[in-house]
Amino acid sequence: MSDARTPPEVDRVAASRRAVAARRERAALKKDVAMRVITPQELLRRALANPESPAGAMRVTEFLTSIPAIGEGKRDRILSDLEISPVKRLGGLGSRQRDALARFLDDRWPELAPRRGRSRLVVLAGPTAVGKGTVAAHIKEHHPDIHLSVSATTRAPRPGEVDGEHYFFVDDAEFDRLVADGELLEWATVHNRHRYGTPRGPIEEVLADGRTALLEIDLQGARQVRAAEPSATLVFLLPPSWDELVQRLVGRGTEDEEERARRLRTAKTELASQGEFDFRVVNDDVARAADEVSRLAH
Ligand SMILES: Nc1ncnc2c1ncn2[C@@H]1O[C@H](COP(=O)(O)OP(=O)(O)OP(=O)(O)O)[C@@H](O)[C@H]1O
Ligand SMILES: Nc1nc2c(ncn2[C@@H]2O[C@H](COP(=O)(O)O)[C@@H](O)[C@H]2O)c(=O)[nH]1
Repeated sequence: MSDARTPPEVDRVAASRRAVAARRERAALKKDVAMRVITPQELLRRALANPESPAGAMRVTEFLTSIPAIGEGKRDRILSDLEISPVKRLGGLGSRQRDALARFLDDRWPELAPRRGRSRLVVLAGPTAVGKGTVAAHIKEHHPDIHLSVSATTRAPRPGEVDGEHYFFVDDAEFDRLVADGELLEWATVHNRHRYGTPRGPIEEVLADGRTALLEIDLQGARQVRAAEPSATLVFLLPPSWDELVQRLVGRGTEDEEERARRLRTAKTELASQGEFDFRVVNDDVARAADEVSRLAH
């Protein structure tokens, strides 16, 4: 069937579809900032890195009102103070305006900035197979200043896992001893199966040195850390979709059908609890997600 529309009409329809798609992407980004999935600082960084991206195409007015606590009146005062025209898009800001906006965000909304006011204890949690281990390993490789905690576990090593590097593999009696002697900062029975816990000593040393400690642990452990250290930074890693999560679990090939089903049941509970976390990061790409987590950790 031939298209009866003239070329200018075809162009207009295509342009209008692109505009609708771009509007949707900008709306999703605004929601991410409002829901604290990403920080305004991160959105601004993305806009400046790529002015042609949906973040770059966002108007400064939309950007500011997506931040909880900024309404339209406050927004207009801020723009006037920073001498930024309301019609400007983030990607089109001049260097003076960019610096002024970045400084303003860090100075006036420190709670929105990743690090300040929080302890250097950072927890990375999320459902099974979302990629916590992969993202944590990427951070370990690229940010040697961040100490990645090595947990103790009663689970058997997988092929290729090294004792003392991936986990301290211990038997039930040794795990009981670690608990009884108070040597674990937190511990939990994960997926109703094996016990896992964070050795306390190394974490205390790292924090005493003023360095950052990253714990890749489950939801129960994250809650214990929050109770023990309310200023800890809790980051929840999200999959791009449920289907992708299942795909990653199956693709990893380290669990049998029964264990996969058990883990996916836990995953549903964990995903329902993501609102308890300070930040949520989508693991759509390992390097990008690791970069975002490490910025929250610094
Ligand atoms: N961004 C990504 N894109 C595609 N595949 C990924 C991504 N991140 C991780 N993976 C893959 O997903 C699988 C699960 O990753 P990983 O073992 O790191 O998950 P996990 O969250 O630590 O799981 P668990 O809690 O069950 O230990 C691995 O095969 C990994 O290579
Ligand atoms: N509460 C804790 N959970 C931990 C710890 N170390 C790892 N984990 C979590 O266990 C599951 C399963 O891990 P796997 O290596 O068997 O796939 C995963 O969610 C980890 O985050 C810990 O010290 N404490």
